[in-house]
Amino acid sequence: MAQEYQKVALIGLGLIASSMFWGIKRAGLAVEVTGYARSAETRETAREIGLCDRVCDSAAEAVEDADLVVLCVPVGAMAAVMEEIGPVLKPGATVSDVGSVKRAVIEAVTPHLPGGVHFVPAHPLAGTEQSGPRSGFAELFDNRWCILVPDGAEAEATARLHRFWQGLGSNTDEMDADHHDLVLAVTSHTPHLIAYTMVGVADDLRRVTDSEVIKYSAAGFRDFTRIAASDPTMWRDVFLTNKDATLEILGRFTEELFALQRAIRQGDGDMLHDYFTRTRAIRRGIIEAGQDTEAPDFGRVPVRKG
Ligand SMILES: NC(=O)c1ccc[n+]([C@@H]2O[C@H](COP(=O)([O-])OP(=O)(O)OC[C@H]3O[C@@H](n4cnc5c(N)ncnc54)[C@H](O)[C@@H]3O)[C@@H](O)[C@H]2O)c1
Ligand SMILES: O=C(O)C(=O)C[C@]1(C(=O)O)C=C[C@@H](O)C=C1
Repeated sequence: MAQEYQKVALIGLGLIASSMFWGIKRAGLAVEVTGYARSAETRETAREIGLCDRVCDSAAEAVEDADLVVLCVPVGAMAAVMEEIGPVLKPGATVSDVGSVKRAVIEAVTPHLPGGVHFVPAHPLAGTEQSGPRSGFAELFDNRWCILVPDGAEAEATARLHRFWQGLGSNTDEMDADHHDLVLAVTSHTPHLIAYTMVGVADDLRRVTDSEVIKYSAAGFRDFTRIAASDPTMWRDVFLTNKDATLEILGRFTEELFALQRAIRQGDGDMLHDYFTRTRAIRRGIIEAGQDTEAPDFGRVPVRKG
């Protein structure tokens, strides 16, 4: 795999940055990777586990001479980091980020971007509920999508970042920032909010049913609790910065929920059956189109009789 950049700097050493570091090392994508995190404890942990070739005590020191700087901090922290590193970025360098929301990151970063530095926002569609420097692993991005949002960036800088993410194992694509934020509101942000709510409801109930709700939770609910364990700072920032799109999708969601609620109250079995038939067809369509690479192919499993 070609080295697209000599020196890469990762700012914020959590799940995504640590996965990027191990992935960069696995594929030999850079000569040196420097890192910086705000908390001294995180920097100490990073040094202890060999995360980054050099862990620096300031963001400015980490980005010195870097060809690629990736902002891996919560969306709400991007502006402050950029303000600090803007003046010391190398001319010709590329700044990118991994934030879950794109329009807000563009608005936060652009005012602090010096002339001659490229900015190519990106979002790897891969993650877990874990966070922090110990949570990363090289395979996180394998066969997942990474969406680039060039927003007018130079073609060569964008093409290099595509190759870099492909080197980390991802498939890459491009989107406009507002479209990205709407799509992610549907596929990631609103589902997270629903999981948070459902787990909150169950926790309230738990006090009534003396722990049965959590103890006997079935697979679907367990998945909700996994998602609801995600980092509170990251998700607070997602909802504060993708406000319009998530409110739009939540509005539609609550309308549908009320319609289903009414059907249950009125005993309208036809409505419920039609609705669930439609949603099942959607899931089957996704699998038939080969778009869910992680779905088990039950169709091919021979059924054993007797
Ligand atoms: N976790 C996911 O599933 C996922 C997936 C894709 C993208 N993202 C995005 O990636 C980014 C990082 O998420 P993560 O899951 O790696 O989070 P994380 O909590 O594991 O790590 C964030 C790191 O940023 C550091 N940090 C916070 N504020 C900082 C500041 N002002 N200056 C320097 N460092 C600071 C924290 O100390 C921590 O080391 C977020 O913008 C998030 O939206 C997350
Ligand atoms: O698998 C998970 O834990 C995730 O929630 C990852 C997930 C997602 O919604 O798919 C979460 C936020 C990101 O911005 C990208 C990926």
